[in-house]
Amino acid sequence: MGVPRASESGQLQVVTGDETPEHIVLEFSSGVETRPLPLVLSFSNLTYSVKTSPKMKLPQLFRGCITADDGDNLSAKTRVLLSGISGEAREGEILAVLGASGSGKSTLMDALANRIAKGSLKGTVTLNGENLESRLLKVISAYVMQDDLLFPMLTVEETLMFAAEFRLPSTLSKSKKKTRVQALIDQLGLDNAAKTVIGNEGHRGVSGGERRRVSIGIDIIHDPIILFLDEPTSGLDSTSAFMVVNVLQRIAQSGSIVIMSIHQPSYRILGLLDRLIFLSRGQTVFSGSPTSLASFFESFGHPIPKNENRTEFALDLIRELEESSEGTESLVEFNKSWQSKQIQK
Ligand SMILES: Nc1ncnc2c1ncn2[C@@H]1O[C@H](COP(=O)(O)OP(=O)(O)OP(=O)(O)O)[C@@H](O)[C@H]1O
Repeated sequence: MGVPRASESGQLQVVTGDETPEHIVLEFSSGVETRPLPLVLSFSNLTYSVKTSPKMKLPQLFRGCITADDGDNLSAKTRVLLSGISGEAREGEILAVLGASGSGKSTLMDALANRIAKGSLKGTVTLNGENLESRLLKVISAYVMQDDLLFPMLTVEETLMFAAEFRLPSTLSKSKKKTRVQALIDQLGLDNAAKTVIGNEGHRGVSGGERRRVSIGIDIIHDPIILFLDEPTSGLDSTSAFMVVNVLQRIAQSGSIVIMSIHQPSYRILGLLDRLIFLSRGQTVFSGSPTSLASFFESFGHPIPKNENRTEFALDLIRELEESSEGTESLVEFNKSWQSKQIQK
């Protein structure tokens, strides 16, 4: 903390209080609000359903030929994408959302980042106990997509300076923007690549991992308090992926809440994550720290064999249960009772 945070619009300034380090001061144009630190983003019972479109739409000519059963296929059905998801993400920590493809990771991230149409999402999202209004969330958060569009002919430094010009208040001096860019280059571990062009297929530039870190830099230039990242390590080799998550840990430890989705973290990456939520078909099947994975699965009757990657084991077991006739219901229920026992402890 300690770096003055400024909104893109310039209407809200978030100033971390060096004089009052136990508080964060949110300066609205209409006044000042103080929130206690550490910041905790809590979400409770998030449930989201969509109406799926009919399986097929027959031309009018054929409508009279279909049976009652076929007719059912034509009516819209409700599909539950998230069901009763609860948890919390804390300042200084990384919360990772895991699960197989289609389990609901991106949907949960969207729900937390207020990217789902109002009214369709049930449940609550609060920051330090207060409802997180969309206006405030917009100013204090950033959402990093899998791949931002970058200009291939600009260097890393020029790209970040360009973002600073666009995203920091116009009242901030050029030298302050330069200082912010330098601090960011340092934080992202991009010192050696600062003068390298981004490049593209035809013109070699920075590596895939560096490119991903530049994308993150663009989105965090205004020093957001909450950072959402959709699969920030996808498509990267294990070393580059580790470096990206290492940077995210540094960002979290400098006073932010980091929430990311990830497919299969390596052993080293797992060591950088603080909290995990495993999803299966929109339901929570595990929620806790990486260190509690072993005792959780042991208590569930499926101990993780020694030397096995814990997340790989968990994802494989979840997939096996999904494919079995009993499904993941037993694991969902076990997680609920395990959670309540943890709270009682
Ligand atoms: N608007 C929608 N209407 C119907 N189904 C949807 C909608 N949005 C998402 N889905 C479905 O919800 C499920 C969860 O999608 P989501 O994108 O959250 O999964 P994911 O875990 O992020 O997957 P991946 O790892 O492949 O990105 C998927 O089966 C997807 O097809």
